[in-house]
Amino acid sequence: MSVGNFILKNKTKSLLLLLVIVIVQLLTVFSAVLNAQMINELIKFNMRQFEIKTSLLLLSWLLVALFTYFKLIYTEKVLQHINTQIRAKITQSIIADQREHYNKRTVGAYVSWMNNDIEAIKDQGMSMFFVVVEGIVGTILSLITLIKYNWVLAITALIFTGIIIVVPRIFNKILAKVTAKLTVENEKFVDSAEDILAGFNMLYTFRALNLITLKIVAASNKLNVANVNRIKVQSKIATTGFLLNVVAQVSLMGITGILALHHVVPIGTIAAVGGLSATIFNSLGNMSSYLGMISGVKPIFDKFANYQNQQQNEVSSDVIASNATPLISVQNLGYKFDGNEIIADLNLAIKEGQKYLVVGESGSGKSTLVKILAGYYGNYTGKLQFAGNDYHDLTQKYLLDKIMYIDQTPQFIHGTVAENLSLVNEFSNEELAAVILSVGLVADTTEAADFLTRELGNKGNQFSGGQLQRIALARALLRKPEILILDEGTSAIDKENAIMVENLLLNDDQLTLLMISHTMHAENSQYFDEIIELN
Ligand SMILES: Nc1ncnc2c1ncn2[C@@H]1O[C@H](COP(=O)(O)OP(=O)(O)OP(=O)(O)O)[C@@H](O)[C@H]1O
Repeated sequence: MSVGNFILKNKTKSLLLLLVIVIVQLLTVFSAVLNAQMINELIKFNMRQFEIKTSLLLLSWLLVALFTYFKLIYTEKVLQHINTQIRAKITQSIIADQREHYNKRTVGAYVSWMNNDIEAIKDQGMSMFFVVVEGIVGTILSLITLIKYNWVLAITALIFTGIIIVVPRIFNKILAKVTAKLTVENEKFVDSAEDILAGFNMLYTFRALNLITLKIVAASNKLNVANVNRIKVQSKIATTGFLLNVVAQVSLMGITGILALHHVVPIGTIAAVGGLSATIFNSLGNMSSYLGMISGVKPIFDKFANYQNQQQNEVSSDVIASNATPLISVQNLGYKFDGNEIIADLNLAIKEGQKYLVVGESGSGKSTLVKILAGYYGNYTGKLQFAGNDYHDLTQKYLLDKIMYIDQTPQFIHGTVAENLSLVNEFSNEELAAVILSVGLVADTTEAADFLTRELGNKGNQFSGGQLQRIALARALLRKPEILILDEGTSAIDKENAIMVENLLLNDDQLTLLMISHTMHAENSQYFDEIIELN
């Protein structure tokens, strides 16, 4: 990905924009020439021609205003269109990613990519590209016009053009560095803001809401430093450009004056040179700053590209599993988080259709074990096989098809119960009604239609914890998994319904079930084939 890629991808729109830019610049140069002609006619006391040129000048500037208006709106449309394309590209690489890799970053970091980084690419990369194009078109047209007046003027302008573009490039490396730092600080800020705002209800209870302001201000101060550092570098570039611009314009006017005094060019030429050199150097003076900004967004694109490279390496090929038993075989399994041993030398055989209760004190590694079995973590030691095949040879897709893991804190999207159950799959109303009935979300099917159209709200806040756990379970059961792993999946459900739901799962002969539970009901304990105890 780069600025150029996206411009090329939108060739037609970019060409239309280029056409409008050329028209505006042609009219601007034409106005400068008319300025000179007006003065020359005035010197000759030719009133009629003076009036004609004045009217033409007015008309020319009116057209510049009209096309500029159109250009501003159309530029924004093109840039917003590109924004959406980049966002789509980022989400495509995120959804093609491995879960383990995705979870290395926080949601806040990804939100920052979609928001801050995209804005930076738009404001510093894409829009500056068109400003640079405008500058180049204006410069070329102005240089050609200058040649018509006098070649000395054109050559002088050309030399200054070169100097103005090249000199401020010395700041490019440092600009890329401060831009990269800013994107990281943006991620951190969104992270901190999201983290502290998510704690609103807890802080409300403890009457500690002021902590939100303190944390946001502290995070904002860190972000401010990164922003100011970037502006410092940009200002150095802009100031260098401005000084060179002034020197260039004054020199050109001076040379024109000397040429006019020697009668090489008419007096009015000074007005044309004033306009033309303003067109050239006002944009060129900032050109290096603009070019710097465009190359400054490279680290952002690099960040996206690195993300994609990593996920490509992690994809392995699909294999067909044999019918060997046990379904899952665990030999000498070991797992460490940051050097801390969580699981050591564990051996297990999970057999088809059997029911397992995973117990152990808090922090003993129950969730970690089932996550490893569900394919969340690949960096374990020992040997793990699914139907005779090593986990490392199986793709995530294959494991996801076979094993359904329901997290301790199930997640929901904004939308109705039906949308949260179906996600991207299609199920009939009868299937949806049957599943919510089976987990006790509705008392009979006549209530189903209403229940299915209810909105879950933000992160499911319109439902009780027990209802949410059953919606999560219903969502899994709809997919008819071979292996179901439930991590404290019934902890918030009332006793009567919890026993009913557990019973439903324990009596399904086809289902291989692993359940983590601190609150196993005595009524159901007898149905488990084995208890896996961690300590
Ligand atoms: N992503 C992580 N990074 C670092 N350490 C982690 C991570 N997840 C879990 N741990 C640590 O691993 C240990 C086991 O955690 P795990 O969630 O597997 O325990 P558990 O037995 O399921 O606990 P509980 O019954 O309280 O849910 C804990 O000490 C925990 O702090």
